[in-house]
Amino acid sequence: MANVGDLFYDDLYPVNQDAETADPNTRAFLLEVVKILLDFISKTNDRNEKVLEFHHPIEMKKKLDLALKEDPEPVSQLLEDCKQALENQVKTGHPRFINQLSNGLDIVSMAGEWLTATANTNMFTYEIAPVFILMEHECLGKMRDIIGFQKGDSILAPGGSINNMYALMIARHKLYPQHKKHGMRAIKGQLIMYTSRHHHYSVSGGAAAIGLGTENCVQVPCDDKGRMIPVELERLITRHKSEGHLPFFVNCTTGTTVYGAFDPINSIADICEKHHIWLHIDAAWGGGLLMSRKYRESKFKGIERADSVTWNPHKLMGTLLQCSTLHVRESGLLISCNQMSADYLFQTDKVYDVCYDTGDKVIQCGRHNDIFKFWLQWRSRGMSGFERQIERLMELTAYQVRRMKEEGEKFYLLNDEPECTNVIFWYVPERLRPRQCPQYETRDWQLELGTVTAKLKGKMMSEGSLMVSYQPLGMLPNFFRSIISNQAVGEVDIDFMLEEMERLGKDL
Ligand SMILES: O=C(O)c1cc(=O)cc(C(=O)O)o1
Repeated sequence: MANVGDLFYDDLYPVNQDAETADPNTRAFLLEVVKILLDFISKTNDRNEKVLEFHHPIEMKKKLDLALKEDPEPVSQLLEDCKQALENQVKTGHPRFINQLSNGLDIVSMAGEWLTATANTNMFTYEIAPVFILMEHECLGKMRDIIGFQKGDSILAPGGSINNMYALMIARHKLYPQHKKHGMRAIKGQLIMYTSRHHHYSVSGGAAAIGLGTENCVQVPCDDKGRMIPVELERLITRHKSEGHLPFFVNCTTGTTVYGAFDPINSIADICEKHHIWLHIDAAWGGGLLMSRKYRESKFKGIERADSVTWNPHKLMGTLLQCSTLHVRESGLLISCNQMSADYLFQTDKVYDVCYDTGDKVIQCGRHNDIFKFWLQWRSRGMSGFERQIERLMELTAYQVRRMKEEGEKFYLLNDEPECTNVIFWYVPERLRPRQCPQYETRDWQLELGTVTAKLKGKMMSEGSLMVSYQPLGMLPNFFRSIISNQAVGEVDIDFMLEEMERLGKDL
């Protein structure tokens, strides 16, 4: 066989169909790619390696060779391209990448994603994805059991934002089915939906997407922990009904994006029941806590009363991106809402039971296989392993709060009782600590910390040693939000985060 680097794409399967050469060529190429992936995995888990090599976009463009040329590149160049891509990628599985809700690199789930790519099938029919469709049934059925839906139906979509929008569409279809054929004019009155002020922006985005208009996505006031205030919700619903509007949907967030706050499910469910309003629970982030009996009991009382639930395994459970699920209490609504019965796909006279076909339940037709990597990961842990994993993340969160309190004035906790693994805080440089700062805890002091926060994040990225997300929210200027969802994180990384922030930030 020629040197693998001298091969071209047409020396490999599927272009080359001469198995005698194609098979060894393809294996040799793929084995070289796997070596590159394995090196990246080792570096991702090596604390001596940087989280990232940051370059501004213009610099990065100059550094990379991304040109698409007239002639094919040899395998040697393709392998260099693979190395270049990973060398310049942020290691989101690194134990010091605590920047996003989805952090980490779960190896079993990743192996599942490798197989998924190799199987390369579409999930719209059982016909071409029999095993994976049955795995969806197994996983989604267990998730509905955990939620407490007796029957119901579920789907996977390309993220929590799409699933939140599906919930809106299904709610509207349930309450106003004439809309599907006749459009909004068939609904006599203005539909109004409700969510907390700390909601994920996809909920108001869904209002725009389905034609309600964001002005009809009413944001309900929250308490100081970021939780929706039920009495405010009922006050708004009552007022809108007296104005002749049609309140039809409430989004209850369990695990808000920034604070990690949990809206009070039962109180909100009581209001929805009283006013015959659809209750959706956006558990995209917090849903992972359902895998722990302790947290299922303490944080999700009443979830079984919901009409729909969004739950993203790719967040707190560490399944690889993307894996986002929607669960609907009432069977048949998904398909009734979205069915278009495309004859070329969803023939009703198939040799098998067509209820196993899924494409007509969603608006997207082609659907990626997001289940195998989740099923394999779940298979590797069982419920007991996932329960231990989730409870460990919450233990580490408690450790982080304890350590920040021990560090005294260096860290200003905005919430010292986090409900999820979100810890929100300011790092306080020496000049802004109480003894040196007469304006301590004034508005100007907060604004100054907002500026320090952005600068400190910039220093972290330039150093490449740590990544912690920040954002303003409401009246609060920038503040840090650390997220522990990566199974690689240990107490040593939390200690490092505090020390590194002090090292990089004390003179800011
Ligand atoms: O899937 C994620 O990692 C994700 C989704 C969000 O909407 C928001 C965030 C985030 O704020 O980190 O992360």
